[in-house]
Amino acid sequence: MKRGVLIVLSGPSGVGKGTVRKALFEEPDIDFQYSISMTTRQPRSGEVNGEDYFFVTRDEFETEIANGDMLEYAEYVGNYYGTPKKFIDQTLAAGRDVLLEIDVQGALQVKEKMPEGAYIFLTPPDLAALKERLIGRGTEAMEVIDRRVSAATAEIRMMANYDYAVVNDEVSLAVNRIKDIIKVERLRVNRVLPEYIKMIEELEA
Ligand SMILES: Nc1ncnc2c1ncn2[C@@H]1O[C@H](COP(=O)(O)OP(=O)(O)OP(=O)(O)O)[C@@H](O)[C@H]1O
Ligand SMILES: Nc1nc2c(ncn2[C@@H]2O[C@H](COP(=O)(O)O)[C@@H](O)[C@H]2O)c(=O)[nH]1
Repeated sequence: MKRGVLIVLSGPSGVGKGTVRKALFEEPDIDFQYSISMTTRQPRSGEVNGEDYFFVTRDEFETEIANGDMLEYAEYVGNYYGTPKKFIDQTLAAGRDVLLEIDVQGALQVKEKMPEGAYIFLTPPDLAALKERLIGRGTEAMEVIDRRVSAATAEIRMMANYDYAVVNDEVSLAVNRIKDIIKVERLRVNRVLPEYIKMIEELEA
């Protein structure tokens, strides 16, 4: 069976990853899965355990790390965030595409392990927009916003490690750009060829 495509959506805090991802999954023709991350951060108002994140304690997260159950993890502004490995392995093996929405540290770890994925860096129209969006979201104290904005400059330099840059000027445009990328990624020769090689081998057997 053809393996699913791993799609990694990443970029600095406040660029709009969550907003764009949610809009993407509201589209009628979306046929891929979302990988729910695990975090030690406290839930924000309205966030649901098992939908937005799996919210766990530091001890629980460290046990997952020790057991080798995380595909990647990062400590970001005082909290752990990570991707449970089992869901990714099972979904891709079942031939289903899966999208991860993770920070830059995590995306680079995944790329080391799974370079065949599609790595998308979501960019702000300009740097001022990042801070404005974080302030506008109203979920973090100004001290945390400043730490996230200062992390963003180093993160933007890491864009060179990605395959695609998508500007999030307007959510619907960013969603369409990502849908286009996914369509193209599904057609890459390295995803299609193994199936044909298998058919040829079966014929020749
Ligand atoms: N294209 C856009 N134009 C204007 N505002 C936007 C746009 N996209 C997202 N926003 C707003 O920016 C804020 C940050 O968005 P969001 O929470 O999706 O960012 P994020 O990258 O997921 O952040 P984090 O990494 O911290 O979780 C939100 O208030 C959101 O409504
Ligand atoms: N390395 C990982 N980063 C993740 C994961 N899930 C989310 N994130 C990123 O963390 C920051 C902060 O998120 P917030 O919800 O507290 O605003 C943001 O950049 C997320 O994209 C993950 O599994 N691994």
